[in-house]
Amino acid sequence: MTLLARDASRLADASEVLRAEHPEARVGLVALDVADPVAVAAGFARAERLAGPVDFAVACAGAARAGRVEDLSPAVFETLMTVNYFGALNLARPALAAMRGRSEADGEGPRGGRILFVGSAAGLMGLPGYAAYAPTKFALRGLAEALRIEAAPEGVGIHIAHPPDTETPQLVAERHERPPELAAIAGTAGAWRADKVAEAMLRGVARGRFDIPVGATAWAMLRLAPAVRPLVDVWLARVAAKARG
Ligand SMILES: CCCCCCCCCCCCCCC[C@@H](O)[C@@H](N)CO
Repeated sequence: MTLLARDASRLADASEVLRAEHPEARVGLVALDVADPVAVAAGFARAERLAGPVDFAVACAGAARAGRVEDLSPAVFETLMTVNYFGALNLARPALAAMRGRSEADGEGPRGGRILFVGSAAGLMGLPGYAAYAPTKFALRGLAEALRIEAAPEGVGIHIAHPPDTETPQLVAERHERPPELAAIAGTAGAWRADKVAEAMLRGVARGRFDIPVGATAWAMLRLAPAVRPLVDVWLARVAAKARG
């Protein structure tokens, strides 16, 4: 396994945790910024040199900010798109190129590899207070849908997970800036432990699912909400109005 992230000391910490739980694991570390396509391509190549062909790439780098449109600067909109959308694209391109090449060389079916995009339940429905964040995850889903069809004949499986709030330091920070309407709406879904989210995502990949909703709320947002959208909109507006007081 090779971990790619910006902060070298946090990478080292993550590797310690992994080695403590799985002493047999070989963990490679590459410090880079996912916003830099050249660095990510070089990092991906380095990962393949360190550990052999990558058969599973997970685009999970993400940033979140909450706030109403008028309270967030244009720079916040741009940063979130850079990290959440372009960061994932920057990993997917070299991953796809490497996996596609292998698939052709093998001359077999779905043997190239798999790419998992970590989206969000907020990428399934625009919620007040997520005007900067939600579009980045909607964009990711558009990318995943397009790639799914492009990559299938080349033996590369594409997946996108839609987790709810997940207990991480990022969520702690984000909760402080949520406007009341977002706090009320997101509060109805609760937060999951990170390890449970990871298990659910890996289960979805193992089952070959394209869309992987994590939990009942994300499932309802994906499968049910489109059929009853006018009712959902009434409910959202009511919860938001009550929260704003
Ligand atoms: C029938 C459909 C019901 C719709 C209910 C809508 C409830 C929405 C609550 C889910 C919000 C979760 C958003 C997840 C955000 C994370 O990605 C974010 N916190 C990242 O840190």
